[in-house]
Formats: sequence, structure tokens, C-alpha cells
Amino acid sequence: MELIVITHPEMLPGEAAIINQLFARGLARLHVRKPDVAEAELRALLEQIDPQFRSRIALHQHHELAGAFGITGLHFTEMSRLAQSREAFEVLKNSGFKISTSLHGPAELERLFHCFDYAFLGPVFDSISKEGYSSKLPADFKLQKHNFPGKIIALGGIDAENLKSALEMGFDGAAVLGSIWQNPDNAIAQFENLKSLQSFLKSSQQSSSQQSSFQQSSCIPGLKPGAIDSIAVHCPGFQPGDPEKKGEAGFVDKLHFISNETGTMSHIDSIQLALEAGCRWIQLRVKNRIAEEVLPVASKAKQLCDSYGARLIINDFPHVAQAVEAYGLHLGLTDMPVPEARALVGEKMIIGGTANSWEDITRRIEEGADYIGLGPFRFTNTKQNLSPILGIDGYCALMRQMQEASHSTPIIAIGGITSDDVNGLRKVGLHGVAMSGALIGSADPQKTFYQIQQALC
Ligand SMILES: Cc1ncc(COP(=O)(O)OP(=O)(O)O)c(N)n1
Ligand SMILES: Cc1ncsc1CCOP(=O)(O)O
Ligand SMILES: [Mg+2]
Repeated sequence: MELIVITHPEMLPGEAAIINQLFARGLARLHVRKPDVAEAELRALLEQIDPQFRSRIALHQHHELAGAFGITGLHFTEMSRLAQSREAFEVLKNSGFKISTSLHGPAELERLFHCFDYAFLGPVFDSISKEGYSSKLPADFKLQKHNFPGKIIALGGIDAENLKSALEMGFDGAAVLGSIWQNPDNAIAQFENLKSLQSFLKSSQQSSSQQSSFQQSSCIPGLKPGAIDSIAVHCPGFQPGDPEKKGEAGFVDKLHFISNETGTMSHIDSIQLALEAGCRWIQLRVKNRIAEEVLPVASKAKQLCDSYGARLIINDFPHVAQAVEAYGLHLGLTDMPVPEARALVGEKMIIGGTANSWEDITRRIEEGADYIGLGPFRFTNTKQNLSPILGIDGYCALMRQMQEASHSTPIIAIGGITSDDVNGLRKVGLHGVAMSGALIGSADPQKTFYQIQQALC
């Protein structure tokens, strides 16, 4: 699904800088539409756009500027399309331009010249920025089969809330204007949000069409080479893992923070707290929500983690992990099987798997999990439906079996762990610990982090 940004019709302060950032963050196509702006002003804007991005622009007005700026996209309003012959458009197309146009109803698709690469159709929803530009399509609109070979792009009132509906209507993509420019200070964040949603919708679509082949797939990645000496140390100054270094000491951090929400704290607040305390391995664990609700939170969590140089792991939602380009994904025994998730997210992403018994551990290792979350250590209110509690004796027995079988997959203890438990858990050979309540509920999270860190060394 294509995501196109259309400029604000007026010149905005700092607009070129925002446009350059949008391109740098992956914008594939920008439609420069400024109906009332003079050629000189438009030229001044184009001059400020980094030359490496100019080939991704389509001009609505002042087509004469295209050549000078290496612009290959020309857009024609409905009026200008009707005023020209098919031959004129074919000449442009044959000269290497990508040509697009606007339609105001689906019936026009049948008359549209096939030389157009794509067409905007709208308004699909009530416009965010243009008063009185309301949708004329019914809420249950479906794009019917048509002969036009190009792409049909939904236009009008598109935002993160209704992007999925546009796709379900049968559009090949969406063009956004108001949701990006209504608050230019927020344009980049809005774009990032839409982009991750776009890639989420794309991957969900692909995987639902491939699901049966994934289910039949017997692709179980081979065992990973020895991951880490279980008594290897993680000391201050340690940089969290690099996925290129899978299998080498240190690619899985020793302290995993698990996000949670309380009456007064959102998941993002809890992540901020953990980052400020010093944690650099953050798991977003949102329960009882659908993927579409988790996605914007994950997108925010990714930005926040990036700004602290921290790793983000997404619990339970492989498509979300993929959409936000998370560092890792954690899957429980009843979540998507690790081999299926591996086929979806690729080799680079870290995948952790839960275990509660020796059978679970060996299964996780055979499936190629990069680390194992083993628990619960003790009772905790953070998770419902706990598996049987292991206690220190349970860990001791399982870690001995790990040693006897010469398995070296890093094992992370989880469940009701406090800073006082860390020493004992390290002594029985655990690689590290995952914690939520002990950090979120701490009166001094920085001090708690420091104590845990000392015990992990
Ligand atoms: C590091 C780590 N270990 C175990 C879990 C538990 O995962 P799961 O069994 O899928 O349960 P939920 O967390 O999804 O309720 C974890 N999240 N992280
Ligand atoms: C996700 C999870 N899985 C087993 S226990 C647990 C909760 C961990 O949180 P806390 O550290 O507050 O017990
Ligand atoms: Mg789970």
C-alpha cells in the first residue's frame, strides 16, 4: 500500500526542512500542491529540498519547473486532464514522467486514459483541512472491479484512524494532507505513525494471504551457536546487543524492563521511568488490546527508546514488532510459534520465547529462540494465569540440566523479582532478570536500577 503526502496549499515556515526530514524517514512520494503560489516562490521551496529527494516529488502546478529540478512526477487536476488529449499525456509518459490525476467519483475510472500511473479518488472521508470537502462515498464503499491498470489512491480525510478502512475499501494506497500539516510541529511524528501503520497493514495483508503456507512450513532454523557463558558479566559501560552479533556474548542484555500500566501511569510513562532509571532493554507488554491499538503505543515507545539508545522488544505482536522495526519480539507458549514469527520478521530480529519447564526450554532451543524468559520465579500480580512457580530450587535444577546438555541459550528469570533476588539468581547460572513491578513501584527507580546492576556484574 502506497503512502503519499500532499503539501499544505500555502507556504509554511520551515516547510523545506520538514519535507527533507519526511524524505529522510522514508517518504516515497510527495505531491507539491500549492494552487495559489507563484512560480518564483515554488522554485525557492524546491531549491531547499535536498537534490537526492527531488525525484520523489510530483508537481501539481508549474510543471515547467520539473526539468530544472530533476522532478519526474506531474499531477493533473480533473480540469487540466479534461482539457488535454490522450496523445499529450502519452508524450509525457513516453518521455519518462510518472503522471497522475484526480477523480471525483469511481465512475470516471472507466473513462480514464490508461497511460496514467495512478489516480487519486476522493474525498473518501470528510476532509480534515478543507471545510465543506465532505465524503460522497458511502461508509461501506468498495472499489469495484475496473479496467484502469494503474493504482487508485484514497484521498480526503485520511488519518491513522481510518487508513485501515481505506485499504479495506480496495484502495492501493492513501494520500494524506490534513493529518500531517494541521500541526506542522508534529508532522514528522504523524508521518512516522502513519508509516508504521502502513507497513503493519501491508505485512498483515501479506501474512494473511501467506498464512496457510506458514502453517505448513517446516522451516525450523538450526540451533544457534553457543550464545553466552552463563557467568559472563554485564557491567556498567556495556552496550546492549547488536543483532549482527547473535550468538556472541552480550547480545542479550541482563536486565529486561517489562512495561505496565497502572491507574496513574501509561505504558509510555513506565518506559520513560525505566529509561530514566538507566534500563536499556525495554519490553512493551500491552495485554488485552488488539494490534491496531498497540501499534501507536509501540511507535511512540520506539521513538523514546531510540532517543535513549535503548532496545525495544515487543511482546506478543509480531506484526507490530516488524512495523516499528523493533529490536526484538517476545513470544509465549500460546503466542505465534517462533519458526512462524521468524519467517515473518526475518533473521535479524531477536526472538525470545517463554518457558516454564525443561520440555519448554528444549522446545524453545530447537525452535531457535535467541533467549528464553523462564518463570515465574514467584507469585506476581503483573501477569494473570501464571504457570507453576519455580522458586530458586526450580531454577537451580533447570540450570543444571542446561549445563549437562551443554546448552548456552541465555536464560532470563521473570516473575516477582526484586533487587534482593538478583544475586541468588545469578549464582545458579541465570543470564539475567526481567522486572516490572520492582522498578515501577520503587520509591527511587535509579537507586533500584543501580542495585540490580551491581548484582548483575
Ligand atoms: C522476558 C520475558 N519472559 C517471559 C515473558 C512472558 O511471556 P508470555 O508467556 O507470552 O506471557 P505474557 O507476557 O504475554 O503475558 C515475557 N513477557 N518476557
Ligand atoms: C510477564 C511475566 N511473565 C511471567 S511473570 C511476568 C510478570 C513480570 O512482572 P513483575 O516483575 O512485576 O512480576
Ligand atoms: Mg505472550
